[in-house]
Amino acid sequence: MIKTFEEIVKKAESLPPVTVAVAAAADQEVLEAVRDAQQRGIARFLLFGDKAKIEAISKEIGLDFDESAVTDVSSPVQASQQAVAAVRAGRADVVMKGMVQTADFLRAVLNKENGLRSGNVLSHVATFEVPGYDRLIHVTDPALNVAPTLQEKVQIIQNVIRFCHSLGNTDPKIAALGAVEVVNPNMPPTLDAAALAQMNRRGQIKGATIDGPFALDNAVSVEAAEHKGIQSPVAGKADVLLVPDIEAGNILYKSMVYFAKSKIGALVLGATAPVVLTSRADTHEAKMYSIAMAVLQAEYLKRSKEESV
Ligand SMILES: CCCC(=O)SCCNC(=O)CCNC(=O)[C@H](O)C(C)(C)COP(=O)(O)OP(=O)(O)OC[C@H]1O[C@@H](n2cnc3c(N)ncnc32)[C@H](O)[C@@H]1OP(=O)(O)O
Repeated sequence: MIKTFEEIVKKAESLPPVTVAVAAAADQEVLEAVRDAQQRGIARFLLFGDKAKIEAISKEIGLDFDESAVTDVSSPVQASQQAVAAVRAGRADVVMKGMVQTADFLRAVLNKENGLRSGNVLSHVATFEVPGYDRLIHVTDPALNVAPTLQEKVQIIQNVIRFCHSLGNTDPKIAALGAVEVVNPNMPPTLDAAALAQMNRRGQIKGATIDGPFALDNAVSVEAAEHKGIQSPVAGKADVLLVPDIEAGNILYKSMVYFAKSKIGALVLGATAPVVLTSRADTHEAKMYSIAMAVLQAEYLKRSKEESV
């Protein structure tokens, strides 16, 4: 089972490189990630954005690319649409968000006629390598689904289960979070968490061990769980934190980065192709790790498709 981002990059290096279409690529952190991914041989790139700016930044940071790899597009919305179109046309395997607002980029991905919808719920996962932790922690969904229903949470969980399997974790421990570890009818996330745990016990959701509700402390700290007398295979040992809504998830994401100094990578799951989606403020290292995660996802999707034929 993969436990660090360096292991993810190493694994990506052993796989065939993917082609990534970058939407609104004229940004230093984005292009540094492109340079680093290119140097490690994990991806090739098609860049959509302000060509003059892309060329100027590339010269400064020592990024080489073929002239034909850049498409001059001035608006970030159009750059997103064209990057998604490149994936649909089979010219790229992965689409990546650059300097464009998340909602604008996601609208291109979700577009009914020209997007990358699969018929399932698309969801976001952020993966963290937290200093002092012995494993990667995955948080879902901090960036796409605003206030998911129980049924949507089922699909968000199914997406993250497949994602964990692609990282070699065949039985991820999933904690459905709330503010407390007991069911409280006044706190709807605790009701959803209990229902999801039961759906897992009864075989309605397979491929993972799910329990909840948990507060954050007893999901990630064995000591905190023992202190509260919680008996569960997930207590203190969660790999995945299912958050109740986008606010909780986004605040957790930014806390992990700014307070805990975690390394991070992030993807949208459930689309017809992997989608790299980090915050515009995230570092080039975070964007490079996300590209490496997308390489593993692309390989996993390809293998699953071949096995289902
Ligand atoms: C964490 C790092 C980066 C960040 O910090 S991100 C910051 C926070 N995130 C955001 O601002 C984005 C949050 N999400 C949104 O704003 C909206 O959900 C989003 C993605 C813009 C879509 O909203 P709208 O444009 O209002 O569109 P809509 O809700 O009417 O949906 C349009 C069509 O898409 C479909 N759709 C929406 N969400 C989906 C999903 N998760 N999976 C699959 N399909 C989905 C929706 O059913 C609709 O379909 P149809 O056209 O009616 O057939």
